[in-house]
Amino acid sequence: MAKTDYIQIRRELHQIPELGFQEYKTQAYLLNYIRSLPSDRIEIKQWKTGIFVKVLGRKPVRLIGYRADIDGLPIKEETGLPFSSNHEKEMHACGHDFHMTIALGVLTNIVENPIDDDMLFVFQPAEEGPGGAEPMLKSEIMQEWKPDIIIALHVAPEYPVGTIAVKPGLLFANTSELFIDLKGKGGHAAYPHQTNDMVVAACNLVAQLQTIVSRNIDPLDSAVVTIGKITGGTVQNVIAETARLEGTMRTLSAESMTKVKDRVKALVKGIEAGYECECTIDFGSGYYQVYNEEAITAEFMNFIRSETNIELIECKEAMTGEDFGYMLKEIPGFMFWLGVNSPYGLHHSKLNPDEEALETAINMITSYLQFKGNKE
Ligand SMILES: CC(=O)N[C@@H](CCC[C@H](N)C(=O)O)C(=O)O
Repeated sequence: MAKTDYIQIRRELHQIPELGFQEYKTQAYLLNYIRSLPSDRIEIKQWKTGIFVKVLGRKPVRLIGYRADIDGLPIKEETGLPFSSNHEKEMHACGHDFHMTIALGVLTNIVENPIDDDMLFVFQPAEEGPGGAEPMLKSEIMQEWKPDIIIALHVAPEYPVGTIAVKPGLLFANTSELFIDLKGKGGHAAYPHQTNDMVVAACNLVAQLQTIVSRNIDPLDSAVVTIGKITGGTVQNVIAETARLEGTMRTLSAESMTKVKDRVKALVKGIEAGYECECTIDFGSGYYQVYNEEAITAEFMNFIRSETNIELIECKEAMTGEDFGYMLKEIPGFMFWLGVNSPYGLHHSKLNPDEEALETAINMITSYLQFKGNKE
């Protein structure tokens, strides 16, 4: 695949971001491309809005997996790029357009120059939520085509093009979504004493939730409680009967997540008592931590140092979440950050990764697979 081709593919995918399990145009686009490859070496299976592609090796001993996530975010794009999203309310603001393009580039290279081992390319829906990795892993297809090793990448706006950041062991946090609905008694803005104001209750709860990290978690541990969305009320002179908080929680261990959830429940109980209202908590979907298998990751790091001109950064763990963690829980492998150099970070409406990173990634991953898949 020529450089101009994969830049074109990235831009076309960038224009059609779709939310989790609604990636119909994306799936059709990917299938159209994959079906244009020589078919004697590939088998394609669809799973919901995702795709599995098995590439037959020359003398396979193992099945090597490569996963790319395919969904976008509910963000209105503000990059001003000529190939901005065609969907007014959705954007590839987490780089999944890059992830898919890189997977297609590597897939093309491996079909054209097969390695010894078989390969499984996994185009996974719904990484941003509600989570496609776990059900995809449990699917009959992936139980039959279960890789012996699996790898994936995530774009990193904070690192320059030509760099990779990775570490053995814990890379990404445990996550849980958080939705809290508050119901009190609304009424006239001038008669607060006759109401239970859910805007005041919700604001108070947001402030109290901040104390979980500062007062309940060991300072030498780490956690995040973020409320990203707050809604409530109808108009400026009516006291709100309902309010809703939407957020996410992150921890470095499953035990800390249990503690954070217990504190959320306790604080919500306090709000119910204090404001004489009713609250419901929904912890939504949660992701298992991304834990890189030590030996395979160390070998990959040595490969990058000795066989490529890519700068290797040994990074710290991050509080991002990734449902790829479920795959790594059952299959040894690793995830790494790919430097894409954007002043705006992940989930920002102006995220604009540098397309030069596409070539870096496609070439590097192809070489690594040739090294790994022809080795034993
Ligand atoms: C890499 C990345 O940004 N992943 C997302 C995963 C979101 C999981 C879920 N919807 C949640 O918000 O907890 C992230 O926000 O870290």
